Amino acid sequence: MNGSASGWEKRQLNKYFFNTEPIPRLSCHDPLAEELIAQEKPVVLTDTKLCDSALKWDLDYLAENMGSEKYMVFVSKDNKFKYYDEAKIRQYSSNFIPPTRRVDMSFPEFVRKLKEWKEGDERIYLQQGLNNTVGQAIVMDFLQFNWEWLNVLQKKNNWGPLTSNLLLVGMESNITPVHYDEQQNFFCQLVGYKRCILFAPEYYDRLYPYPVYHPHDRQSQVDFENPDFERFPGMTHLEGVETVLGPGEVLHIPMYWWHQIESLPNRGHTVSVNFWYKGGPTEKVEHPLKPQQKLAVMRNIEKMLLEALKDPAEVGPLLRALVIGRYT
Ligand SMILES: O=C(O)C(=O)C[C@H](CCCc1ccccc1)C(=O)O
Ligand SMILES: [Zn+2]
Repeated sequence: MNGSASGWEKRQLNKYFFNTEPIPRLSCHDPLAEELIAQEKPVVLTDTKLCDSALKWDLDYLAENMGSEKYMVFVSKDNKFKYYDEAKIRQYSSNFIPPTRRVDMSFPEFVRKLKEWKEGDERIYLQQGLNNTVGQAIVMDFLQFNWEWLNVLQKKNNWGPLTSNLLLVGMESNITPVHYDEQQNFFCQLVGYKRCILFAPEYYDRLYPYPVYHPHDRQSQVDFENPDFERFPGMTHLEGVETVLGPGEVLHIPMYWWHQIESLPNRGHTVSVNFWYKGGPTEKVEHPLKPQQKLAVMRNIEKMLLEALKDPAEVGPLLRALVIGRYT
């Protein structure tokens, strides 16, 4: 399968209430590919050879070479792994119940749990930033990534530094619900197949992100499998783009673009590695502002208001007093 789901695979995908168009799939030598990246639009690059040295990162190889360190593994009672910021749990007054729990385990232990898993057991998802504790072989593979190509793009687009590479080892059917990140991302699929559904940043009024101070900051409040159209009416106009990413393929997820990532059902476990870059400095500000810039402004307003009011329960009433009957 070349990544774009053919007929029978399409039937396997979860059916959602919104329509999607395919994300363009281009060679990294096609000038249009760099053009889309410069325009901060998603694109699948099919031949970057970015992580070819890691295509052999199957479970046994990783268990053998990831050293004896403990890695961050999330455990879920269902197949959703919604990210939460542990630091914000303490500040956030209400009783927040984390939807997953974090367990640190060695790679061999993780692999054993994967192999022993049976229907009804809790699901697991290893999500660990690659650091210098990994084994020598992994370091060698990492050094052989196509850094030349990435460095050229980083410079051309005036991005900030590479901040991290997240290693992701998930079970089939695991879902990372729709959220956005504040970094540019090159997402490399190494083993297995992942459905990537993306929505443009301007859809923040259709995807209802949690408040900025909430542990689920940057995550959408909507549940695609159980949409509440009364509470979130903007969802009815949602339109996305998507692709099924296969081994060796790279998806550019531009900063602030919403994305939901699903390990395909019945296609085995998945291994991915991402490359997160800080966004570049905003050169001269032009008006009208880009959606990404408006989102950054809204985030700052929420932060300032919370700083001024201290009590999160006062932020909503003040914003309503500011807007209703005056800006509506
Ligand atoms: O690469 C990305 O941006 C993804 O969303 C990939 C996603 C896992 C991300 C987990 C996560 C989300 C937010 C903060 C820290 C960690 C997947 O592949 O399941
Ligand atoms: Zn993400």
